[in-house]
Amino acid sequence: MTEWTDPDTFARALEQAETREKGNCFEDFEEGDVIEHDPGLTLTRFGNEQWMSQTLNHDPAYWRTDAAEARGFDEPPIHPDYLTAATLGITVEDLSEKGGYFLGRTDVRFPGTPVYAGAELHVESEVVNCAISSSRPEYGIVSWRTRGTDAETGEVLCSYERTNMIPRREPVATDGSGSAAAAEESEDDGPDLPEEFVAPEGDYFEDFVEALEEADDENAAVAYRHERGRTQDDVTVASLPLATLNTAKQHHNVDVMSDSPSGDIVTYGDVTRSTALGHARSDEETWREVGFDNESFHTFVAVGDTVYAFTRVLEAEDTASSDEAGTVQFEHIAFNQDDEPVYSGTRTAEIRKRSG
Ligand SMILES: C/C(=C\C(=O)SCCNC(=O)CCNC(=O)[C@H](O)C(C)(C)COP(=O)(O)OP(=O)(O)OC[C@H]1O[C@@H](n2cnc3c(N)ncnc32)[C@H](O)[C@@H]1OP(=O)(O)O)C(=O)O
Repeated sequence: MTEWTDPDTFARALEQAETREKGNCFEDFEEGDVIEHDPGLTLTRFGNEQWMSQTLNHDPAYWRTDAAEARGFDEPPIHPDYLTAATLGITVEDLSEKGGYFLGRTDVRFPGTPVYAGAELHVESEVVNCAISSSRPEYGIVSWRTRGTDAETGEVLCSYERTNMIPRREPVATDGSGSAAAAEESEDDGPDLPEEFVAPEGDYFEDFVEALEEADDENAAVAYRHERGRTQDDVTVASLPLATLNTAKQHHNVDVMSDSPSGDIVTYGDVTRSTALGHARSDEETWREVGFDNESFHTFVAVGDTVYAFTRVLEAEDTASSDEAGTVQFEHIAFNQDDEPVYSGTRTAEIRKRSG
């Protein structure tokens, strides 16, 4: 056999060799295409606990049998954040491994919850929109509707619509209108803030209702920050996404990412989001998660960055799936150590009543 491992010979061999590429470019997607994702994932208690512990989600119903039963579950269920992250992780190989960034997601719902450990996820996606990026000629913007089902029963456990920037094989000419509009907008100081911010006095549904009533009489909003922060490390940036079979190079290939817009590996959007939600949930008595909308990822989070959270309470309604809870709509904003927003989204959750 030829000695190809001689360094000079091997360097020439690498130059001569074709790379067997992974992933799809923008041009490979067409509206209406349905993609069945090959990887499957059994949702385990270990996977759930690893995700929830590293993102500071310590709601006892997901950890202790007695607390789970008191909340109407048979046993500690799989948390909707981990379910969402796993449903998305499985899709990356087909949808976004080529590169480009996770920009946002909406209509995140859990029709089949509660989900218990042992359920095997089967995931498929439909291409719902392919658009040119008016500001970045080397990328297109693709949206998919994804459904994660129980492989045994076919029941839909998690569904959402997600949007990524996806690299084009060939850059196209753009009119630059996106960048121009963004530049114009950045000259604007943005909307005025209310004079006063009200924080709820406690963690129960009634506390959110009272705070909203107080703010209603004034030029005020119910908005507050959470104390906890989570600095990103190898576990959150590389291990958690890989544990969901997310093969995006953004999270684990420092070599490739050193020559990218972020210049480094970045935190999986679902880790950033789940961490911020964990901070928010530490200041409320969550009963059930209902859904998430208008999620956006504004800038990169990298190893060494710290994820904090800010919450604005939008609405409260005295109806829920149980008499023991009411429904609250929140806007959550994750921000970094420089106070820059990195994620925002609205969340509808049922919050336990003190009187329940
Ligand atoms: C999963 C997974 C990967 C990840 O988890 S990556 C980590 C999470 N995502 C991020 O960290 C990305 C954070 N975002 C950014 O750093 C910037 O947004 C970015 C990607 C550098 C782009 O910034 P720009 O300032 O250049 O551009 P714009 O913010 O104006 O956006 C570019 C175009 O995209 C359109 N767009 C933005 N957000 C959305 C959205 N939520 N839905 C639909 N479209 C959106 C925006 O309108 C711009 O369009 P133009 O036509 O004007 O170009 C994985 O790999 O799957």
